[in-house]
Amino acid sequence: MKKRVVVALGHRALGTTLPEQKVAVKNTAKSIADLIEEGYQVVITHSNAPQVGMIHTAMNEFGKAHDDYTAAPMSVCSAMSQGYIGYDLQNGIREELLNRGIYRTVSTVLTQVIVDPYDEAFYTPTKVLGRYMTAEEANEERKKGNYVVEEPGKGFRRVVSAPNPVKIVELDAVKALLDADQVVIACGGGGIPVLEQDNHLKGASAVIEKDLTAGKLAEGVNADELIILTSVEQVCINLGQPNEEKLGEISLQQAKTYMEEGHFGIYNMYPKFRAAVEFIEKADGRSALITSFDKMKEGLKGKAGTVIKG
Ligand SMILES: Nc1ncnc2c1ncn2[C@@H]1O[C@H](COP(=O)(O)OP(=O)(O)O)[C@@H](O)[C@H]1O
Ligand SMILES: NC(=O)OP(=O)(O)O
Repeated sequence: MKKRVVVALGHRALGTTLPEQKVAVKNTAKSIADLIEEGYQVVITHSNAPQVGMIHTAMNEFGKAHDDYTAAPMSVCSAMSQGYIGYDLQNGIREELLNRGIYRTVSTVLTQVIVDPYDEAFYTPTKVLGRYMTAEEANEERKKGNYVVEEPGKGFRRVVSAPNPVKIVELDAVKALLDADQVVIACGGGGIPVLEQDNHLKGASAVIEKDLTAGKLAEGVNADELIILTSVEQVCINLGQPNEEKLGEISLQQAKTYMEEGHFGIYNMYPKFRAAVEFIEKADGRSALITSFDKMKEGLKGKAGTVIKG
């Protein structure tokens, strides 16, 4: 039976602007094609903060130029980011596979993720998005009921809630495609956040942390491994201190201890560890690899990256 992996792509694997994304995705596609060539079944998920911010600005600021303009909610912007990033990724991977003589359908599943309306995160927004604003513009945002944070010396930015992912709505579709040995891109940007009201789904004004959804996706498709491709080759303890130490292979228990000791950035590395730990502890034989995409191949052989073993 083929091994199943979920690969979570961070900012570096995607770039930020349209041209950057086109170039970055070509490189990323090589790593994904390596996995497929080595016989893995692959589900890909990805970041979206810069893209969803850009889309939100385009829809809600420049969109006003149209007479029939109406504001675009964050959930709609999130869906657009899945489509736009998925489009580039699926074509990049398709082309790389074709170059290697591999014929495989690659598709993007627009994926909704249910969040809890009473999630604490709705009271304290943390996910920073979009362009820098002046103090005047920031005040206008506040008047609309939106949250804004100041980045000293740079300006003000919108900040939205990042609730926990509870349930992946289209999980069965993702599993069906995987069972058919196809390559799937799903849960982009942590998934389109939705609230469940009876049988109805209603878009939520939030952006879910993509690493946490990646863990949930890995659990849902019963993956063997969760691979998180980020901007650093290895995770460190005592980051930036004289006793900084790069982590190679560690146990589940060690990972938990380091999390408790506070070694990881709360909005960047911590969610990756949390996703890995929660995924690994639910079944025997699972593992997680955190590394940069150029080191993934070596990482899978235990020669690079940070590996957490169950
Ligand atoms: N203990 C740590 N070891 C390594 N990197 C860390 C650690 N804590 C925080 N980081 C930061 O996490 C960043 C990667 O996370 P993030 O920026 O969210 O990337 P991505 O977009 O790839 O998910 C690194 O660039 C680094 O600055
Ligand atoms: N949705 C999400 O977590 O995006 P980033 O990784 O770009 O912050």
